[in-house]
Amino acid sequence: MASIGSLPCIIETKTDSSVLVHSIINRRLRFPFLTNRPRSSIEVSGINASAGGSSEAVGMCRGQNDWCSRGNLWRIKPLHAIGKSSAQGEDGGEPEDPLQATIEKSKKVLATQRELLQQIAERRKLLSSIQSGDISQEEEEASFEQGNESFSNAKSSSSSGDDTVEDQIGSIASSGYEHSTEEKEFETVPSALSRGLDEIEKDHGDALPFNKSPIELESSKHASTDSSKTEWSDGLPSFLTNLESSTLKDEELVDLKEPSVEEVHDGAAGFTSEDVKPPPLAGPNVMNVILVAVECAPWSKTGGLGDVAGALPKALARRGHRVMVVAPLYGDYAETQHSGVRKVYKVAGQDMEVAYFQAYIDGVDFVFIESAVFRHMENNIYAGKREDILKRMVLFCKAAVDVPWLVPCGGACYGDGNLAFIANDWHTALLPVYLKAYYRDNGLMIYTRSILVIHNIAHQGRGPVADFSFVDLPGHYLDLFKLYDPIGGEHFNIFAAGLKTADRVVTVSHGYSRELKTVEGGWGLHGIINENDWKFRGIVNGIDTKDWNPQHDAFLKSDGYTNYSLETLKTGKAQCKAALQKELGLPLREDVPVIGFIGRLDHQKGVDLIAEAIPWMMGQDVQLVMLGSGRPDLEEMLRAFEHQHRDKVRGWVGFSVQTAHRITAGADILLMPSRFEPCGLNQLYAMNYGTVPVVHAVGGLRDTVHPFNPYEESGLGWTFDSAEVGELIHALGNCLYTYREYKQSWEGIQRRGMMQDLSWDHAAQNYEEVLVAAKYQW
Ligand SMILES: Nc1ncnc2c1ncn2[C@@H]1O[C@H](COP(=O)(O)OP(=O)(O)O[C@H]2O[C@H](CO)[C@@H](O)[C@H](O)[C@H]2O)[C@@H](O)[C@H]1O
Repeated sequence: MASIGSLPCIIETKTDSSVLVHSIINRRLRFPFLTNRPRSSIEVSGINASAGGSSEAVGMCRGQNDWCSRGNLWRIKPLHAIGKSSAQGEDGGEPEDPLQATIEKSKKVLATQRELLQQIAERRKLLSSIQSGDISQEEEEASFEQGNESFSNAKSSSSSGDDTVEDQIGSIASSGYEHSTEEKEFETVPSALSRGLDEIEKDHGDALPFNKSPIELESSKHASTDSSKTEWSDGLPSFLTNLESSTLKDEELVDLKEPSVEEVHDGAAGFTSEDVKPPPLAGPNVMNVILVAVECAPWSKTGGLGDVAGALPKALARRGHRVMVVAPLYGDYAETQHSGVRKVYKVAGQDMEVAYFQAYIDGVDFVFIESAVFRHMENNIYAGKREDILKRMVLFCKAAVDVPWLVPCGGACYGDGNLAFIANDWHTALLPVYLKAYYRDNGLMIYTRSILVIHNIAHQGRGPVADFSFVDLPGHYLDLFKLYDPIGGEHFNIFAAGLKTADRVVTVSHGYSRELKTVEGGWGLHGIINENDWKFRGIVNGIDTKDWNPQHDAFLKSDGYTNYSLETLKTGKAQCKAALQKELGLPLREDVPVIGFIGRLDHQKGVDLIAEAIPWMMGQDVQLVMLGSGRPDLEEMLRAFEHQHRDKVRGWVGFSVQTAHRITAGADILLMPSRFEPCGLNQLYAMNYGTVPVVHAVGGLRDTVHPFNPYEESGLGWTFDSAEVGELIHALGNCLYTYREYKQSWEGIQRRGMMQDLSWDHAAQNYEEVLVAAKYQW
C-alpha cells in the first residue's frame, strides 16, 4: 500500500475487522456499564479545509457514537472550515489586513459556535423527549448504577527506579532525521478503513489530498456519502425515523437506549421531555480530552503523577467532558480488552509493534498501549539506560498521538473535534511536538490543542544533542530541543521542546508556578517558562476522595484498623494508631505522638533533614515511621535508623500503597521537609485523615498548609520557611507541644483539615478553563 504524504506514523493499513467486532461485543458483555457513557461533546470530524477538501464537513453528536457507524450523521459547519474561509480575502485569497482578518475570523467562529450549541441543545431536547417514552425508570437506574462501578481492588505496584535521563548527559554527536515514510503499516479495525485508497477516492469524488491519513479520508468519505441520509426530516433525525424498518441487532438496540449526558449526570433520576434538565456542568465548554501519562493509578504508580492521572480524568468526566487516559500497559490488567488495533512504529531505526487495549471505567475511556518494551516495567518505569528510556517515551508518545484516530472507544474514535491532549512531565512532552510535526504541520488536526503539565521540573529528559536522532523529527525541529546549560553545555532537552510547543502549560500549584520562573526553581527552564508566561498557569492538585477517604478506605478494613469519619475521629484514629503500632511492632501507647513520613527517597523530599534531626527527635517521647524507596544510600539510612532506635523508629524500605494508607490514618503528624514540592499529595491525604502536617513552606505545601495560629485557633498545621534542620526542629517542637498540652487546639486543627473540600472537582473546573482557553487560541 502506498505511503501517505508526510504523515510519518500512518503509512499503510491492514485490517482485522473481525477482531473489532468481537472486541466491541465482548466489551459490552463484560462491561455492561459501557452503555452508560456520557453523551456529551460535539465532534467535528471530516474534511480538512486546508487539505483542499470541501468547506463543509459532517459533525456527529458525540454521544451517538454508534450512529456514526450506521451512517446516521447530521450536518454542521466545521469550525475549522469556517475559520479558514473567513480568514481569507473576498476573493478567497489572502486578506489584506491579517489582523483584521483574524478578528473577523474569531468573531465568526464564536458566532458559529453559539449557533451550533443552540442547534445541539435543541436536538438534545428533542432526543430526550423521544427517549423518555422508551426508557423505563428502572432501566435508567440500573444502567446508571452499573456505570458508576469502580475499582475496588487497587493494585499496589512498587518502584524506586529514579535513574532518569537527565542524570546522564553525554557527549555531543551529530544527529539525523530518519524519514518517516519508513514506518510500517498499521492494522486498524474499523472495516471501512481497510478499504483501499483508490476505493475511498472513488467514493469521495475528489482527488485524495496528499497529506491526509486514511482515517481522515474515511471520515471525509462518510461526510460526503452519508449526509443525505442524515438530514433531519419531519423534525426527527433519520436514525430515529429509520428505526422501525431497520434490522438492528440486539447490541445496537442497546445503544439506542443509552442515556443522554443529562441522564448520566442526574443519576437515577427519571426525566420527562418537559423537565428542565441541568446541562452537564461543562455546558457549552464540553471537550474531548485525552490525558497521556506514563503512570496511572491504580495500575501503575511510582508517585504523585500516577495519582493525578488516575483521578483528574474522572473529575473532568464528571463535569461532562468525554475523557480518555492513555498509559502504557505494563502488566495484565483484568479490566482491559484488546481493541483489535495494532500498529508498528519505527523508533531509532527499529520496528516496534504496539497493541491498544481499552476499558471504560467511572466515565473515562482508558487506553493502554502494549509493547514488549513496556512489559513488566511497572517497577522500572524510569529505569534503564538513557537511550532505552528515551526509546520507550518516543514509542509511547508516537502511539499516543495517533489514538484519537485508531481506537474506537465506545464504538467511535475521538477524532479531532474539540480535542485537547493533556501531556504530563518530560516523559510525554514529545506529544505536543509530535502533534505539531506529524499532524499540524501537514494541515491535519490543526484545531487540536495540547496542554503540558509540569509535575516536577527536576526531571527534563536531557541528553547529548545526538539524542535528537531518536525522536524522529525533521531537522529544523532540533532548535526546539537545544538548551545551553552551564554544567552540561549545549544539550538536548525534551521538556524544553514540549514547553515551547504546547498550547498551554500548567503546573500543579500557584507557589510552584512562581518558583518555576526563578533561577533556583526553574532548573534551567525558567527562561523558557518566563517567555511563555502568557500560556502558563498554576492549578493546585486535588485528591481522589474515594480512594483516600478514611470513611471508606479499603486498607483500613482489616488487621485491627477501622474506617472513621469526622464524627468518629477520636476513637477511629486511636484504633488505627494502635493497629499501626501493632503491625510495625512498636510499643502500643496511645499517648505517644506518632510521626509519619511517606515519599520517594531523594534529595527533593528532604530526607537528609530528617536524618539531621534524628538525634533531637530521639530525645523526645515520639515514634517515627518512615516509608520510602529510592536512592540506595537513603534507603540504607532508613534501615540504620530503625536498627539504632528499635523502640522508636520503623523504616520501611519499599513501595506499599497499603502501608501508605495505614500510616496516613494511624500517624498523628506527617512530616514533609521537601526542599521543593510542586504540589505534594501526602499532606492533602494527611489532612483528609485528621493527620497534622508539618511542612517546609515551599511550592504546593505553602499553598495548602496554612500555619496554625493559636490566637485565632485557625490553620491546618506547622510550616517552616527554609530547609534547615533548626527550622524543622522548631516547627516540629511547637507541633509536639500543642499535641501534648493543648488537646482542644489539636482537635481543632484535625477537624479543620478534615472539613476541607480537597476533591478534584475544583481543580477540574480550573483545568476546564485552560482547555477552553486553548481551544479558542490561534
Ligand atoms: N514508598 C511508597 N509507598 C507507597 N506509596 C508511596 C511511596 N512513596 C510515595 N508514595 C505515594 O506516592 C504519592 C506521592 O505523591 P507526591 O505528590 O507527594 O510526590 P511526587 O514527588 O511523586 O509527585 C510529583 O507530582 C505530584 C503530582 O502532581 C506532585 O504533587 C508532587 O509535588 C511532585 O513532586 C503519594 O500517593 C504517596 O502516598
